[in-house]
Amino acid sequence: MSRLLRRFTRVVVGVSGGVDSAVTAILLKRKGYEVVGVFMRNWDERDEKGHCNADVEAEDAEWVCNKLGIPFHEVNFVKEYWNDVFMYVLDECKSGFTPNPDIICNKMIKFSPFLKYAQETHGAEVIATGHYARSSFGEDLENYDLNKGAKLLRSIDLHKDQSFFLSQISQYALQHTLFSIGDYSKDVVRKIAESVNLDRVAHKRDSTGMCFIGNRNFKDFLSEYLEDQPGSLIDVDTHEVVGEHKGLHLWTIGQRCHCNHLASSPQPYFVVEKNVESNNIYVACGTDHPALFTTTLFTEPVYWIHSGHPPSQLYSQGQLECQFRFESQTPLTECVLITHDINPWHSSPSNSGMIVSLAKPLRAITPGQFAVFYLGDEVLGSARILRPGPSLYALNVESCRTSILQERTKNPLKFRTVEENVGNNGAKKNKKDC
Ligand SMILES: Nc1ncnc2c1ncn2[C@@H]1O[C@H](COP(=O)(O)OP(=O)(O)OP(=O)(O)O)[C@@H](O)[C@H]1O
Repeated sequence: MSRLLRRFTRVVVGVSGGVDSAVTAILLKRKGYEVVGVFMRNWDERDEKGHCNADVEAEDAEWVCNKLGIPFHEVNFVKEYWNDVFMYVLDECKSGFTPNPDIICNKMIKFSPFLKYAQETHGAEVIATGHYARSSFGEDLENYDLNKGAKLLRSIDLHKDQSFFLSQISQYALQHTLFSIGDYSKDVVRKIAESVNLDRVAHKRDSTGMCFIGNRNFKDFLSEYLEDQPGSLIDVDTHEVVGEHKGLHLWTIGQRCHCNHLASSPQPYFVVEKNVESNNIYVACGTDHPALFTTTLFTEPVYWIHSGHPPSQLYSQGQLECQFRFESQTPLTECVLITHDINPWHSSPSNSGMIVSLAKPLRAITPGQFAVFYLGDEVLGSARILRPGPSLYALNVESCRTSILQERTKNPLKFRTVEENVGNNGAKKNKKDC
């Protein structure tokens, strides 16, 4: 171990009851760290059957720690999670945005009060988690250098890479976290767990995030907290009302509308835009409708994780070439970032939002999700998406709108709504399904 590594002898591992954090603890123990296992309880509501997911996970976490012979503790962040994550989810949903609770949970809980708790309660300077990600400080912080700051890097197993979800954590947290499995593949991680007879967790499925939902349906869950706000589903081509919805918060961009609206077309409708003012949802026929695709988007100011400032290219050239994704596992898309002034009187590259110009059209860019920017393996930072730019349809790229409208006029039966085809009763019944 390096001289600096010896400074960090005690480490608190976030043990979730899953295989990744269990193997993180094993690897650190093998290296000679003094490992303390801690389970975070962030949500402890019981479902109708009195079942609480957190109880099951906590039991598994304790079982893992006992098996590894490390101390086990539980810490309660239910209040913090409610205030800083769950309220954010509800506020975003109410305003027509689609939140990303996993990114906010990492920023506000796992890499904030949890780190503070590890340091103050257990006297550990550093924490470790079972995230598939790496830091430029190295897996044991062997390159620790406060003058340089740490860079967040993608994991070696790109299929499991979770750096996307870490793109909003503080630089301080990044400097004080060991990502022990960032160099491993999931298969190897499972084998390590098997090799020490951690059979109970070795083949457990990955958690699905959003611990508060458990096994419930997201729409049913949200309906417990937000009132229905009925509105119309409007066809973007014809501007006709083709159905009704119970609230913008129950839908997201690109989502399929489960309504049997077209009698003779196999094409279902997909959500293109949620209009908060009118409370209407615009929908388009077919998953590849050009109204779902755009080559630009607008974001809030970027959080630059390495230095807090954008790379110098953005200052010197007024733009930055990098890569983009807004979903954790979709392929990276080349893009150019250009600043756009949220406040034109006080603007500089570090406090203005971005126009993201994409090298190819992407589907269902969703307000409220995070645009995460990469330069090769490095995560530069991320920003909340405000809105997509004009769609290919709006811009009539390659006359796509013209040809769709011509087709719909030429062949009205194909696109007739249920109302037109089977009469009002049928339409009502089917509208209810939406
Ligand atoms: N309730 C929790 N208590 C303690 N640590 C947690 C908890 N939930 C998540 N973590 C930490 O965050 C890491 C990533 O969590 P995530 O929810 O993505 O689970 P995962 O990828 O399925 O990992 P695991 O297999 O360890 O459950 C975990 O490996 C663990 O270190």
